Amino acid sequence: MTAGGFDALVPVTDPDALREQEQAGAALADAVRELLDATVRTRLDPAQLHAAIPAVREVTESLLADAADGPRGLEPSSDGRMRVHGNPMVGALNPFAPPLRIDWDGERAATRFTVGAAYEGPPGCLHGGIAAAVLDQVLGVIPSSIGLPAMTATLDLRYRRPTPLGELSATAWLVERDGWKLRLEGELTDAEGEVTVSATGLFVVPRVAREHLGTPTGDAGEFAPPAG
Ligand SMILES: CCCCCCCC/C=C\CCCCCCCC(=O)SCCNC(=O)CCNC(=O)[C@H](O)C(C)(C)COP(=O)(O)OP(=O)(O)OC[C@H]1O[C@@H](n2cnc3c(N)ncnc32)[C@H](O)[C@@H]1OP(=O)(O)O
Repeated sequence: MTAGGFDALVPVTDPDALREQEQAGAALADAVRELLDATVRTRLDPAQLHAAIPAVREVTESLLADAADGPRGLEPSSDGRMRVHGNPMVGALNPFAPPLRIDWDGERAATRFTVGAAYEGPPGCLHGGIAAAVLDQVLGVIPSSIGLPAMTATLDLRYRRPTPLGELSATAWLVERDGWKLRLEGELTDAEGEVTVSATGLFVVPRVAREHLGTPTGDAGEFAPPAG
């Protein structure tokens, strides 16, 4: 199972059409991710760089012909889960997202992913803020995977050694639950299997979510048919 979503609040009426839309959007994001990487790595001369700009702007204009005014927020997916498609770590529609595909097996959240030139901090190495974002996300899917959607209250990181760009993996696990508070730990690991960053996080189910999660009811509310 790929973690990171919530059950859809509204039924998806045409999952096939929605899937086609999602796949096309994800394919566009893949292409723009290649553009992002090429933009960082290109060594073309100034005239060639200026020459590339109109074509990029033309594509941008064409996409804005039908676009949301702001962020997309939570949206239903074709698999019946709610997702933030613009999330910079897992969002299928965000070219900046590696993107992470996080699996939750009931014990651990885990992901393998590749980061290139657009994520560089120290030369040849992953930016520390991106490492934090990856770990925040990987820890953060566990609360929602166990039905307690929570936000990061604290995230403590220990940067043990530089993280080389390339293939990486991250994993996280639940240490303890205390009411609405969850203590989680995780690690970022390089291609050699060395732990480069370790994380401890406190995630808290926000009051707004608690109000819903904390009031289970067995009755059918206003929707029950009249008895008899
Ligand atoms: C508006 C939308 C709501 C959406 C709801 C769905 C949520 C799930 C969403 C998405 C999951 C997908 C995965 C995402 C992965 C990435 C995660 C992120 O990047 S999250 C963004 C960064 N984090 C923030 O922006 C948090 C900002 N802070 C807050 O909103 C609040 O301070 C919050 C939720 C952390 C707690 O506020 P309170 O009002 O809900 O709860 P109080 O009553 O204050 O605290 C409850 C308990 O937690 C302790 N607590 C709270 N903050 C603490 C802290 N910083 N350190 C230690 N303890 C803390 C308190 O002492 C209290 O403990 P005692 O019950 O008394 O024992």
